[in-house]
Amino acid sequence: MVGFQSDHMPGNKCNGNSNSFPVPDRHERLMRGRELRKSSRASPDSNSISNVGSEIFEHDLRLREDNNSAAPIVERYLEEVAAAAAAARGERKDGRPFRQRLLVVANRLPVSAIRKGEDSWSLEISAGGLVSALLGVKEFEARWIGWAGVNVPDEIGQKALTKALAEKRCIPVFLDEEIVHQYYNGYCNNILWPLFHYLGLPQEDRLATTRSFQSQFEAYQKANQMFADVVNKHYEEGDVVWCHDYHLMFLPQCLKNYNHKMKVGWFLHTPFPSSEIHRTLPSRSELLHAVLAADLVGFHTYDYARHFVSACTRILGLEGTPEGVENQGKLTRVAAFPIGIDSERFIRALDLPQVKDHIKKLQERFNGRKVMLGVDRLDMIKGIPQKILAFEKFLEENPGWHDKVVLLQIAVPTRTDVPEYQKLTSQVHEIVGRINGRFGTLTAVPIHHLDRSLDFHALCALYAITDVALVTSLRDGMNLVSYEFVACQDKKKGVLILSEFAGAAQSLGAGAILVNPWNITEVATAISKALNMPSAEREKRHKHNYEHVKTHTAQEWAETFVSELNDTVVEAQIRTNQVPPRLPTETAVECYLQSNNRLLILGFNGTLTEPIEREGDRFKERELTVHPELKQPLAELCSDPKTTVVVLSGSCRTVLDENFKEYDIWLAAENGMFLNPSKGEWMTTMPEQLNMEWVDSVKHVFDYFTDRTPRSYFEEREASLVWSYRHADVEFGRLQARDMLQHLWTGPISNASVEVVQGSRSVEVRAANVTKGAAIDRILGEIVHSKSMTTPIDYVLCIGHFLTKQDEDIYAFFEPELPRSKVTEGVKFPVERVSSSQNKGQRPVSNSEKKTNNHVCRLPRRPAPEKISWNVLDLKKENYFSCAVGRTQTNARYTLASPDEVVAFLKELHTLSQS
Ligand SMILES: O=P(O)(O)OC[C@H]1O[C@H](O[C@H]2O[C@H](CO)[C@@H](O)[C@H](O)[C@H]2O)[C@H](O)[C@@H](O)[C@@H]1O
Ligand SMILES: O=c1ccn([C@@H]2O[C@H](COP(=O)(O)OP(=O)(O)O)[C@@H](O)[C@H]2O)c(=O)[nH]1
Repeated sequence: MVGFQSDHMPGNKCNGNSNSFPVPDRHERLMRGRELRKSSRASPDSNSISNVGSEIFEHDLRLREDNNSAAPIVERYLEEVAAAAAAARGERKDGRPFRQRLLVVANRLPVSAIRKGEDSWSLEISAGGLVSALLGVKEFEARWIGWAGVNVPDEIGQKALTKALAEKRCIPVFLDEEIVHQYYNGYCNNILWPLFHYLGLPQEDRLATTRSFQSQFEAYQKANQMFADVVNKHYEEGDVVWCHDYHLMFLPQCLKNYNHKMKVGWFLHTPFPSSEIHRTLPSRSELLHAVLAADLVGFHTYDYARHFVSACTRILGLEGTPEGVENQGKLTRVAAFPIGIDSERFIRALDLPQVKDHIKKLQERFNGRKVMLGVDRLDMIKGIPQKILAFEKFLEENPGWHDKVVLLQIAVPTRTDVPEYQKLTSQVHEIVGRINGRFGTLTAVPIHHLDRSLDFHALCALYAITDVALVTSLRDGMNLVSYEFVACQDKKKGVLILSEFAGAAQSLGAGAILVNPWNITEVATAISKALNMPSAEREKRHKHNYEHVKTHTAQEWAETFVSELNDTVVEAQIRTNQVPPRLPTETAVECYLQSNNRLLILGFNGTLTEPIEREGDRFKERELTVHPELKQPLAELCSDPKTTVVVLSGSCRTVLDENFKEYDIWLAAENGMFLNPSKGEWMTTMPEQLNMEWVDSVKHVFDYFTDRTPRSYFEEREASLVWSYRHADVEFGRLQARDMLQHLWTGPISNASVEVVQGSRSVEVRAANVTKGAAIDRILGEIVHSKSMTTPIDYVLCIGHFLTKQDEDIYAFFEPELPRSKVTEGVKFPVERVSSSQNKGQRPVSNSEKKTNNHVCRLPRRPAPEKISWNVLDLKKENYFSCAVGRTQTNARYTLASPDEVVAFLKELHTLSQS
């Protein structure tokens, strides 16, 4: 039967990381948290999320009580999880709950400062979706850290402003004019903002842009570090730090560099574009890496999250999973958290006398005309010219509506120092002037265009009297104006025309008329449809959206994000607990020095290999080679008479010969099916009755997929076939591999006696039992015999990047703490010489290997290691070091992160053994 092996395997009993303890899974924990939050909100005496925390905490403790027979490891694990959970939720040590401190870090504070004198300031609420949304967040002890929007060069001014802001729980970051120019106007608003909204990098004056790019990027990094310095100064243990938006992509990295225990989340309020757009950015990789330092990364929609994961996969070559992005065992969780508004605030406002007064005046003013409304910052992403042109087309086609409809366009000035925004202002003014000239009368104009912002009450009144709201963003992270309009429309039940390129289209699409803002005709038709819509349909559409806006609030958004962030940290702790500890290199060296007969078993690919350079997401086409820094130390370790070094690899003989021919080393190729004693001849250890009848069918499948996957290839080996897509497009390669695995799993070879092994960029089909774990006893027998060992082996170091559980059986083989009979169970010692061609069904040997094969003889029968090993192995548990490289789920006792770490360790071993 086909055995299926992937990269995942549970921890074992020896590395102390396995237990069957029923830790509630992530969704279970989050769902419980959500329910508890809901009920605590409904109950008047418990309005703090810390109560939710206590209950989860108690649950963890109950689990501990129920499992009091479990090993101390479980106890320790539980204590750690419970402590992490408690800290995550902000519980005091004395058990009393308190509200968790939340440090909200955004470029802009929710207030803008206006200087009134040397040491006096007035503060005004800033406009914009981010501010509106975060003002709705009330459950946390929140502090804001950000820029107050003014340059304050003098100390007196800075002190006075700091004091004034403190009353609003705001902490300023002081940025000087030059930094603001380069970082905010330059890198943020001239580079990242257009790029993330699919407007591309600036094209005009290309050279000037290219020249200033580097200095703007440096200013961006510098500004991010300035934000980090302020956060670090105010951070207290247990705080959650929530970084916002494209201005602060470096912040997670700066914060984690300072304190890796800090709980850091990052949320993007704009779209994250397709990886094809992001890859045009010169600093594309640095930005992605910096964001990935966060524990949780959030976006408004699933699409943006998907694009981000895809950019990390395609540009950084990292592993994208449904949960996030994985880099050397560290998972950055990536998910969608659609923002909302504080809907109750808008609904309540409609009952205020001043709002009612506004409403009355507006109704009188526009009596007899339908009101259409646009509220946008005057930004090219908002599609204001497109909106006005569509309105013009509607007027052209519907003369009957000329004096019966008016478009009120509130265009809030924004980023006025950026030339692109200045150009947009003149462009809009010109179009509005033209249309008003064309369709206006002495007493009325069709478009009222205001270059200013409105206060909250005036805005609510405007939303309330509107018949049709028109949102035509070319791209928009979410667009809260559409939410606010819906919240204020419960009486009127007006129609929302919404761009399909706004994040809000995902949530309000059911009730809105969705349009492509680039299609002026479509928008004009939508205007007509909206103005003529029967009331029953308007009511039905409004109901959908109103329900959504009322339930998906800003508060809910922030709570969900922060609770997922807290949980991500708990989850990471659980993961860390399951990962074996790092190889204690000092001890491993010490024990090595004190032993007399050492055996070093080393993997090759992913263990001793030189890092392969990438071309974007692809590996450069190059043969695997041993790490250059290892050459001399390895040669000297091999020549030590007290040390036997074996390289045990999946690679074929030729590759091992090419890399290790000059060393006094044992080579075991093709997962131990071929063995070459130091500088000797290759022998086969292959079991005689290896069934190879499956080979032709698998070759057929591999051929088919190779043809259809550019830059993929396959290799024929004696007992296996390997299809590799390491040089192919990584996402396409993965999809193809998935299809291929599905086919192998269910297709013609599903009953063959093979193992299908999924590597990180390969699929391998091997005859069953062709594993390193099964081969090790044969190899050991041969070493013992051929070296005529008289001293028992008293030190074993086994390091590898082994992909399957069966390969990893090699770790258990030497494990002094496991009963030996169990380890060698089912493993047959090699039989006597039989010509391989006599094997029925065995595939013909490939041309490239025929030469070598001429010299291959079969390994002679040796006493089974069950018999010899007790004499040969005198291995105390403290002298055994099994270590997995670049893997977190493993049966080894220890781990190292990469071949670089293996190389550093072996160099140290070599240096100290020389001294
Ligand atoms: O601070 P400014 O440069 O004046 O810009 C104002 C804000 O604009 C952007 O808002 C975004 O966030 C909204 C809420 O999530 C979302 O609905 C909208 O689609 C986005 O454009 C920007 O991302 C903020 O940082 C700015 O403060
Ligand atoms: O005169 C105005 C016009 C708009 N807004 C607010 O600005 C925000 C705009 O957010 P949106 O998500 O629509 O877009 P952004 O400007 O953030 O890109 C909304 O909350 C509006 O209430 C405001 O405070 N005053």
